[in-house]
Amino acid sequence: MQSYVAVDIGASSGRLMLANVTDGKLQLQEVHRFSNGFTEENGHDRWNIDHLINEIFSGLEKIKKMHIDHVRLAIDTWAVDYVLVGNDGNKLDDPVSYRDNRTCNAIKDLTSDLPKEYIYEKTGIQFQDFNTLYQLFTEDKAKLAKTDKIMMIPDYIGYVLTGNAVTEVTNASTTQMLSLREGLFDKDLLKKVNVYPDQFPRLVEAGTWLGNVSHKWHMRYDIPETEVITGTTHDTASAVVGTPGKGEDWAYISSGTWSLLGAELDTPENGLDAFKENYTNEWGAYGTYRFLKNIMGLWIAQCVKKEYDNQYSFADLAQLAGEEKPFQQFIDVNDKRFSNPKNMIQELQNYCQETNQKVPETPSEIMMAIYSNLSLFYANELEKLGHILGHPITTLNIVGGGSNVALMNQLTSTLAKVKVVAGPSEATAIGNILVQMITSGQIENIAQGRQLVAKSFDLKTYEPEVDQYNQVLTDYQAFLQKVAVVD
Ligand SMILES: Nc1ncnc2c1ncn2[C@@H]1O[C@H](COP(=O)(O)OP(=O)(O)O)[C@@H](O)[C@H]1O
Ligand SMILES: C[C@H](O)[C@H](O)[C@@H](O)C(=O)COP(=O)(O)O
Ligand SMILES: [Mg+2]
Repeated sequence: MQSYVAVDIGASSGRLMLANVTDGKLQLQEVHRFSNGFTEENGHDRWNIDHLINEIFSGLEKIKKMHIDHVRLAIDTWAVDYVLVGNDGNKLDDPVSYRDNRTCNAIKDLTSDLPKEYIYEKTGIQFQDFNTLYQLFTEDKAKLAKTDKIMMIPDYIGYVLTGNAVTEVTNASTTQMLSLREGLFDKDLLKKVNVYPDQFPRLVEAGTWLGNVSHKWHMRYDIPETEVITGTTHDTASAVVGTPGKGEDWAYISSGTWSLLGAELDTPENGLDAFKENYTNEWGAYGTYRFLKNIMGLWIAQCVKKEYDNQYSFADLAQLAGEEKPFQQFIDVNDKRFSNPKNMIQELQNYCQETNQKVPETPSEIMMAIYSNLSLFYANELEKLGHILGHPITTLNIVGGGSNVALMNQLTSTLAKVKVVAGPSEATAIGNILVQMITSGQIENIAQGRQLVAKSFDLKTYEPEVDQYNQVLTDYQAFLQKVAVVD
């Protein structure tokens, strides 16, 4: 029986999930979980990439102790960030986090002589100042000159494990440098950031054999024989593969640190409406497109949990929220001020004060403010998504850790008047596994994989409740108009 390992590293946590198919169902076991996060180092917020790699080996050692001597493995992580690798094959520094403030003026500066419309028509990618394009635009020029290869985070990890370097397209698309038409890094955009085409390793599709974990690691760690597959290395691309959506009118929210709300398309949608609403066309598995919007997500809850000194679990915080009525105040959760504030609770309270609203004080009030405003933001974006795609969304699949928040699932269903199907919470790891299974020939395609997911995991369904919140979404949309920051 083939054992697969998904290494799924999100912005807040990483995990090794062991999987196989037994009695026609996908069995998934969390073998190892570890924290992730950035700290200030050499003047920037940086990820500790060596810590992540060590944790992967710790997880593989646990699998070996389970008397599993051979596995296949794929790595998926958050997007946009990269490692600069020198001529000696070693990293020049720890990678800078996308939440670092070095790019805060980069879009304005870079687009001063390269119109946004031109970039969007070429790439179809949303304007987020943390995109790789802007990070390279503001990168340390001396370091860039010493760089032999620019490797995206999951590709770098695969390189350390196997010695082989590639650039996988689902994550490469988040750079905002891939041309939709040519399917390659765009020469004008590379030139704009002083990067040569061969400074990125060759582009590969998701589901490509990368190689075996190098012998040197077997000398240091007692780990199984491990064949590495380059899967859908952008975690959200894996999450979408692992989402058991079906039919024509379904959408998804990959609800983790970020909430990525969107739909799976066969062709990109980079028209004027999509541009105006800053929707993105990240590349998906097998020639699909992830037409989605980044929403600040449960990052806000993660910060609040830390600021309460982690005295509450996430389950506790969700329970506390349930003690309050929803919609006591309106918050534009995508306001940049919530991207990386010194103190999130203070930032939320200041926002409510400045907009002359009830200020949430207690943990239950704070958490209900977060969950109810995320639900409102979701409902508003679902309306826009349906408008841009030309058909209403009838089913919303919510996956990731956030799918555990029943309160938010229900509020979203009622506000958006859609059926919500919640789960699996580990859809990212599951999607990672499905791509490995397709590459291995164990299943045919994504559709077959999603059928396997639907019969292997408990999914919870939420239907719109009698709508006592009829007017709330309209009032929220008016509020967003009022507070909208003009670019
Ligand atoms: N049992 C739970 N109850 C409420 N919220 C939860 C629960 N489990 C996870 N979460 C939420 O899910 C988030 C983590 O989701 P996850 O998909 O693991 O994120 P990432 O992949 O970005 O690390 C947490 O920040 C938390 O808000
Ligand atoms: C910066 C990107 O938008 C971000 O990586 C997002 O695409 C993503 O993948 C987030 O995944 P999490 O699991 O960290 O929420
Ligand atoms: Mg994740």
